[in-house]
Amino acid sequence: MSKLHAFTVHYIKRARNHRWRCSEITFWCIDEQLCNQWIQALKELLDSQKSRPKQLLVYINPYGGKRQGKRIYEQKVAPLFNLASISADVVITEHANHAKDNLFEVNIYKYDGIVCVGGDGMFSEVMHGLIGRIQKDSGIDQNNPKTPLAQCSIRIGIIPAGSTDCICYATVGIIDPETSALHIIVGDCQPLDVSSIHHNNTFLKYSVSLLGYGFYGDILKDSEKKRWMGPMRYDFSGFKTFLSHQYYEGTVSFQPAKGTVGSPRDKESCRTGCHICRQTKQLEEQQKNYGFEHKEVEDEWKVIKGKFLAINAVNMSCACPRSPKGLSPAAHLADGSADLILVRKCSRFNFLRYLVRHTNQDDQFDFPFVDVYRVKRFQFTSKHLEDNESDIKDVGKKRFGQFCSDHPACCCNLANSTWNCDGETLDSSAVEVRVRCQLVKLFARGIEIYKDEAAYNSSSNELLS
Ligand SMILES: Nc1ncnc2c1ncn2[C@@H]1O[C@H](COP(=O)(O)OP(=O)(O)OP(=O)(O)O)[C@@H](O)[C@H]1O
Ligand SMILES: CCCCCCCCCCCCC/C=C/[C@@H](O)[C@H](CO)NC(C)=O
Ligand SMILES: [Ca+2]
Repeated sequence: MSKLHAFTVHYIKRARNHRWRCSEITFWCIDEQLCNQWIQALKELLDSQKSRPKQLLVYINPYGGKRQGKRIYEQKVAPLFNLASISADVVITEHANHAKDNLFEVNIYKYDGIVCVGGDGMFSEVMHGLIGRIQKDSGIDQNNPKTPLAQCSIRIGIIPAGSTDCICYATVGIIDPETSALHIIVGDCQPLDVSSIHHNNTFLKYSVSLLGYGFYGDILKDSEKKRWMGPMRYDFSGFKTFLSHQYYEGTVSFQPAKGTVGSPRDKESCRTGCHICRQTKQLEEQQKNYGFEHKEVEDEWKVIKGKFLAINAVNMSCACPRSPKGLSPAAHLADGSADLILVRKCSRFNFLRYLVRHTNQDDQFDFPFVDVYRVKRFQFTSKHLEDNESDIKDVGKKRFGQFCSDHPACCCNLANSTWNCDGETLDSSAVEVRVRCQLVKLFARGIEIYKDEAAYNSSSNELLS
């Protein structure tokens, strides 16, 4: 055997349910020169892949989800990064907003990507840091809702270690740290729409997954007090919120998305290489060429007043293990629009039927009390605030709790809910929301289509190192 020469190739193998695994194969050769030629050719091939990251900045939330972030990174991710010759500067966060603040201080431009190890809240923090830093460096004021924002070319990677991990699930198709690490290594790129949320010309937050008022806002508010329960807190608070069956009055105004190709009732979902997202980008490029890029079109607004159990705006399907098809199964990752779902006051039984349809194949929008619109902009004002603004004082909040003092028998509901913005609460109930097309990029490629079971065993494997 002493005359044999060898080299080992590490590559990615597709497994079931969108899982990727790292495999290896060793090649033997009696000719040393031939062996070296192969090694050289493979090295050159790898070097020519310019989209692959070489240097990453990694933030680990040690307290997200089941508190496994550090272990997951050290045992499952770091060895793969080493194998692929990626160097990583690792920051283990010590408090909330540590990562966000740090992104304003470090030289982010020396990195090919920022990786967050944690859940949706940790991703949100890193995204806020990155978007905020890019706007600051570009001299853009985030408080002006009309200002076009500078796009972030530095990609964000998500290693799932949270409680819901919906952003990872909806962009990769599985919550699996090894799969996500491999998507980072091969340098995948998935643009993502981001909604900016303002109140009275003050910037509040950005959202990429769920911006929810009513049901999901109340779940979040209650669950925050039960963080010690870990991911279970959402089930507990979900049950409690369902039983409370609270509805909220207010006005939703929105501009329907024109120029986007799909509809929220489509049967087709956003998948790798989605033609609807691609067409949106082409349309935007064309508008840029004609100089229409930064003009805000004052299209007509649709106004809906009502009593709502839930108002959900989603920039993506929001698929997660609890709901594998998500809150809006046909929503697109990068089409410059959000799906606005209005669930009006209905009986508890009907609301339960609506929720259950998130978990099976039935259409959750096929109810008379549910409306869904594809929008580019929307606003919400609660009745409470409208009444205050129109100088109808004495809502009797102190004496009569949350009910109108003028008509105690009519039960006008003046309660306010909280907005759930990607798992974080917002300080204001009145919001103005704009979808920013493809503002950030992820190390992902959208959910891959497996045409048949044989496909994941096919020859479409990728070279790792
Ligand atoms: N060291 C830390 N101590 C306390 N909080 C932290 C720390 N690092 C980050 N955070 C905050 O913890 C919040 C929640 O974290 P994360 O999203 O990782 O977990 P999760 O809430 O369990 O998961 P999910 O968001 O998927 O439901 C984030 O908003 C982040 O700002
Ligand atoms: C019989 C009851 C069926 C319940 C079906 C519920 C469907 C659940 C859908 C959950 C979608 C969650 C969207 C993601 C939100 C995240 O941003 C956030 C933070 O991680 N998570 C939550 C729970 O607010
Ligand atoms: Ca979208």
